[in-house]
Amino acid sequence: MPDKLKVALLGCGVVGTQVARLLTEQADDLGARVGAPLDLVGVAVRDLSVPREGVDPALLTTNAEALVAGADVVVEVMGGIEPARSLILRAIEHGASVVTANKALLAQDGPTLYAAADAAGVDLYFEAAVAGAIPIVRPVRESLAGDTVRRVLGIVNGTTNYVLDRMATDGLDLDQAVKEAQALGYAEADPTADVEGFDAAAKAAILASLAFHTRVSIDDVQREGITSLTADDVAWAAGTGHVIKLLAIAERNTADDGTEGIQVRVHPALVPADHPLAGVHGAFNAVFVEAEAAGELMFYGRGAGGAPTASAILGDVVSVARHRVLGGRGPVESSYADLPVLPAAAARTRYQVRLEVRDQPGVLAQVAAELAEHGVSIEAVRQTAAPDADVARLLITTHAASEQALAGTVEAIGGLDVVRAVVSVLRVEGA
Ligand SMILES: NC(=O)C1=CN([C@@H]2O[C@H](COP(=O)(O)OP(=O)(O)OC[C@H]3O[C@@H](n4cnc5c(N)ncnc54)[C@H](O)[C@@H]3O)[C@@H](O)[C@H]2O)C=CC1
Ligand SMILES: N[C@@H](CC=O)C(=O)O
Ligand code: NA
Repeated sequence: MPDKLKVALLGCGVVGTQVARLLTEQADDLGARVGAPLDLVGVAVRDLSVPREGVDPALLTTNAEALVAGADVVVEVMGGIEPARSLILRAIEHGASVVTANKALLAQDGPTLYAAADAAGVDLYFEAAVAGAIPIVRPVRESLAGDTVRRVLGIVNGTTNYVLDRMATDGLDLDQAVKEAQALGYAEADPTADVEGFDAAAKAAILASLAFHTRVSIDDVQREGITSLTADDVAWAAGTGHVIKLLAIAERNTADDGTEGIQVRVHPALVPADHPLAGVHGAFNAVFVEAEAAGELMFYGRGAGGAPTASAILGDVVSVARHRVLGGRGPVESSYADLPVLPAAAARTRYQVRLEVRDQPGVLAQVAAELAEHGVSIEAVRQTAAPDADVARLLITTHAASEQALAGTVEAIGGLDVVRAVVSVLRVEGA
């Protein structure tokens, strides 16, 4: 049994500072849980002169390569692809177990990291990479390993949920709300990753890989962010009894030719105001999992922020450290099912389409004819007056239609002389 375990920390920003603080403050309890003391031996940073509250300056180093070579457990919270990937691989080569929060790296090159960890017989843990503090990686990877997951639906990006919530409840514009999310430590180093849906897409890829025992990379995820949403969209959503949420959806599906596969997508969607996901406010995250035997499960909590994310990391540190003390390893990559990723165009959803049309006889019939022509069935139509006397607003809700059929319909409707504008097209989920 080792007399102590050397822990190296790579990165000391929003998350790293909290990991260092908790490792120090909770040292006695953590050591007792692991069965050997955890010794924080160094913290790799880019700039030694930046003050870091609660972190002993003597631990700081700019030599990350040397640091990882002597550690038992390496915690990577610097983010980005390089040098994070090389440092993780070096750590593994030197026999260290790795805990990372780096969803971007896992979603781009997870299999390389898994293979290296497997070859070296060490652990690769990443609970913090999906939905921050919420235990979701472990439940999907371990607790549901005996079940068949059918669908995962969730709010997995705290920044965009915070932004949409502030837009809906306080009328803030997108830029203002993003600045607040940055100040609160929720946003990625480049918040474009959040608002354009890349961060949620990376998390969706990781969840889909675990849920469906299939390699899914970020390139397999159909992605749309929230930057084209307007205050008007948010207000309209409220007026129709919905809220707009950025959703990550991973599901088993069957293509038209009968191929069984999966679809993974991230996009804004209208969620009915009485749906549990509609009540997820601020930077909170929530993930629904539907499994054949378990039924519906919901996981809820803080998806971003320094201390919540550090909680998930420390949980992983205790797990991998215990393995080093007691022997054994955690789960390895499971990709045996190797399901095909089906084309996004085949995904079926309900839609709300908002139009501005000429207020004259026969307009509705022309619009309805285009929907019928493309095989898209109407669930409801609502007409309201617009400020211009000769203009009307139409809100069309469809039954579930394929993305391909809907796109064709919208293009045809937009080309009608009587249609002044297609104001917005939003999917409706969770109804
Ligand atoms: N902030 C959050 O709420 C969450 C963040 N994450 C992930 O955790 C990781 C860290 O995120 P944050 O702490 O928010 O980022 P951050 O930008 O606050 O901190 C990263 C730190 O790593 C340092 N760093 C970057 N490259 C370095 C290098 N080559 N050598 C030494 N230091 C280097 C940076 O100077 C910075 O201080 C990212 O992978 C992020 O996606 C995951 C869940 C939640
Ligand atoms: N930027 C991310 C942080 C956690 O993963 C978010 O906003 O959720
Ligand atoms: Na998590």
